[in-house]
Amino acid sequence: MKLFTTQQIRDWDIYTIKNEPIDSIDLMERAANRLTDWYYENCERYTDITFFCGVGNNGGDGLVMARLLHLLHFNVKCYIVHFSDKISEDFKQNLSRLPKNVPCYDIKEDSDVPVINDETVLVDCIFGSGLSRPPKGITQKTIIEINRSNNPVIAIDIASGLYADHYSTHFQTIIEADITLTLEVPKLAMLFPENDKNVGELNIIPIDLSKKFKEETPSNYFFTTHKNAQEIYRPRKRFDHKGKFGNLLIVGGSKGMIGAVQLATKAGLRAGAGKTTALVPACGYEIIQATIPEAMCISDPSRNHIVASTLVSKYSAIGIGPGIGQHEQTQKAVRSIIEDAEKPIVLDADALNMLSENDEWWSLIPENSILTPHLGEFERLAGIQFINSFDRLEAASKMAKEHNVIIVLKGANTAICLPNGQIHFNSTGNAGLAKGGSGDALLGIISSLLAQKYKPYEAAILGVYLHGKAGDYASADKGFESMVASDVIESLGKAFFELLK
Ligand SMILES: NC(=O)C1=CN([C@@H]2O[C@H](COP(=O)(O)OP(=O)(O)OC[C@H]3O[C@@H](n4cnc5c(N)ncnc54)[C@H](O)[C@@H]3O)[C@@H](O)[C@H]2O)[C@@H](O)CC1
Ligand SMILES: [K+]
Repeated sequence: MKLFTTQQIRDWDIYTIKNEPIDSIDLMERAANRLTDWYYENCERYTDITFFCGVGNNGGDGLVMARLLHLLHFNVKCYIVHFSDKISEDFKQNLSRLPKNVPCYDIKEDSDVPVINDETVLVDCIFGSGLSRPPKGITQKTIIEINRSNNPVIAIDIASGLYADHYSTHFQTIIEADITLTLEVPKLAMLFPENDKNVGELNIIPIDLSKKFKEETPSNYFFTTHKNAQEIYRPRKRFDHKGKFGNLLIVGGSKGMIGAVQLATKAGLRAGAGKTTALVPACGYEIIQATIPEAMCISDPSRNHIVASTLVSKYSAIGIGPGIGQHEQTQKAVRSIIEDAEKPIVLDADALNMLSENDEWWSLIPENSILTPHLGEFERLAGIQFINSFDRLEAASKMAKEHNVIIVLKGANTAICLPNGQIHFNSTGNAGLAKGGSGDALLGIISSLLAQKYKPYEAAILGVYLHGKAGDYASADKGFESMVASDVIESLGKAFFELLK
């Protein structure tokens, strides 16, 4: 799914109105109908609803919802936040359509801001994508009061006060929503961790804006949906044989860290590689052989850390880094594997930390290789600590372009930065994945897909999607706290199976 800036969304809106054609008031009615349907399906038992409407079109959406929910016998009331004398035409029309028996109060001065102490759902439709400066005066006071109350808050399109396309610093004056119902596509700011408390649970409400505009308007931002993952996925055919699915090598492990390479190897197998081999220090040899009978194992001459490289040309993909440590001799071995590699490889964990300390390695990395740093590893690679996610993402994208590699910036909504400037945000996964071993599983999955001849960008996007989806199954089964990386790997089958639906 392509993501757009607020300016592009405004143009999309205008294009739809002109070309569908549809009147803007009817488009608002359509949007509010979809929002109301969502509320009815998901929150039917919450019968008391208070709307806080601004005087722009976001407020207009709120007024239509209030009317529709009133007709469905919900107990509705509205507050109108008069932040400006410039009132949108569609807002005016919908205010006149609001049934007279819906209580409606104006907020024009500080004393009009209500103290919220009744049990009611609060619907925030003060500002939408039209926000141009931090809220002040009565709007600020209303937002602070909504946040102070412990009532459930649903934000329409975007939490009021939150900038959609750039970093917000006025933290005190942004709605802290429990749920965001965003129209048509997520907005960039919703995908960043610092805005999590403002966004809450994100739901996308399609309102059928023009398909043609979507296809023809360029964007570098994408959100990987189930359908996108299905488009990449290639189901196996009946006569396929193991030779077709590649020969994967996982390089990792050191004394005390054999579990990491074990997880990556298991994940490589579960993600479908035809043959999977682990290269580990001698202390890991028996562990791998005894615990993963399906994998082959090469023992390094050294007992506790890897010191020798191997003949890399016979492998269709190589994943390097899980539990590998940073011993000087290991660095030499890793350097020589990277140097010998002719096809894209996957680098994680200490392999990335070694890269941060050896700038000259960049030129050795085969183009379109995949780097999977978490935020700390990325900051070490970039040599900078970032204050906000926008800057960090921009730096990751720049790095991907500059070095012709794919950067998988791990976190909630993992961002996959491609050398062509595209950034693909993942839509699956949960906080249960924030645990040791999770990254090892991801390295195994991505390398395995690469071994199966998925293009590097496909392996990265699909791998991250599957890893998150498997994590969702694992959390449903074991809970966020209790799930471990092995559960994620065990659940991979369900994630693949789902792609067939
Ligand atoms: N994009 C779409 O296709 C559709 C959008 N709709 C709704 O329309 C919304 C956008 O409507 P608008 O463009 O009217 O934007 P808003 O409803 O966000 O209102 C913006 C107004 O507030 C003013 N303003 C901005 N920041 C301010 C501040 N801090 N203090 C005081 N005034 C401020 C602006 O000058 C503008 O007049 C969307 O978020 C969505 O809810 C829907 O009605 C239907 C379709
Ligand atoms: K809003």
